[in-house]
Amino acid sequence: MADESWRVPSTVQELAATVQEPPRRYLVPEQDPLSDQLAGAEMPEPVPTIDLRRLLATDADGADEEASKLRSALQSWGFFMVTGHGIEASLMDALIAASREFFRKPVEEKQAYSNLIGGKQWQLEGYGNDPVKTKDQIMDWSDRLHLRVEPEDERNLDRWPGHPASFRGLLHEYTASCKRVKDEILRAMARLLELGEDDGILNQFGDKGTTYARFNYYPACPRPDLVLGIRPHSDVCVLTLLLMDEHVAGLQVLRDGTWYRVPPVSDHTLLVNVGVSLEIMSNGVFWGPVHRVVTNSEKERMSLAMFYSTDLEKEVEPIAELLGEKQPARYRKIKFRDFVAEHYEYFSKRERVIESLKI
Ligand SMILES: O=C(O)CCC(=O)C(=O)O
Ligand SMILES: [Fe+2]
Repeated sequence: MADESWRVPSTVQELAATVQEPPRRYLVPEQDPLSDQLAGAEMPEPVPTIDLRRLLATDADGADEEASKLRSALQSWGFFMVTGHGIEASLMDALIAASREFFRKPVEEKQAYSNLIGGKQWQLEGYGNDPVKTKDQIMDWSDRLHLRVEPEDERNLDRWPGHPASFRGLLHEYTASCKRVKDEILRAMARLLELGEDDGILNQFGDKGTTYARFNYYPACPRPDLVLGIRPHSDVCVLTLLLMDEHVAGLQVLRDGTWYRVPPVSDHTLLVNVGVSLEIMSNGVFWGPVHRVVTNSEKERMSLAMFYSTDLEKEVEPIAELLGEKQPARYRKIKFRDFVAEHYEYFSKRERVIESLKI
């Protein structure tokens, strides 16, 4: 029988502990036009920072000022930082500590939560890597734990680590806190789009909007000049709330052909970025920035992304209210279930699915 072992890569954590040189399938292809600039450039200005408390304030001046900062952040970068979000710092610290503890457990223990059914069939949820579709597919230098946290009654708790014992309760609480922040941000964005109601974007999620928590773990890499932690991509969801490693940099954002380094932030600041579902809904007024993560040879890095997506059965399409004779739809509609499937096809080929939807 043909050797099919390439379909089931070992974890990057195991590789990092055993190899001097990353295996060839982890090396960024030479023909990749961006591979020569993995170092990235310094951002020309500080990352735009929005104070959520001010944005929601009843005093109109402060709120207007924050709203115009939000507009300019979305127009210039497609992402921004959020302070004043009200999520308990101790909750964030405890959840990150618990997930670090999970990633540091022996591989055999983590395999109980594997994203490979029966050891081979890939599913989105669980612990592991991306689907391996072809033998020559380039792989990313990261392991992850990907969990569906909403709707709450559709959680698969058997994928949620039972150790450390605090993990499940912390993730449950963090999910509730982030939901409030996401709702508030999407309402502010609906106002920027001048939709008739503040819930104009939230209404697009359908009956069963889905949230995934993705814990990314990037072991130190012996060849950061040749290997990416996550390849260039845009998030397929509506909105992402990202809690980055406080100390270790890695995230980069592409703008006008240049990769910019996003510096690590402390004080429990969250990074919010637009996903391509919202790019479609807003008919291109907002866009889902292309980003990637680079590796480093010294320190492991962790991040936690909360991805907010529509119901799988919902059609993602430009919001009707934004369209008119002078503003025709710029994207074709697509059922979110198909969008996700296509996203992974394009992602494995290092392409962006949204290009195929532009009219
Ligand atoms: O680790 C990061 O900073 C970004 C992670 C990311 O882009 C993702 O999970 O989609
Ligand atoms: Fe991302």
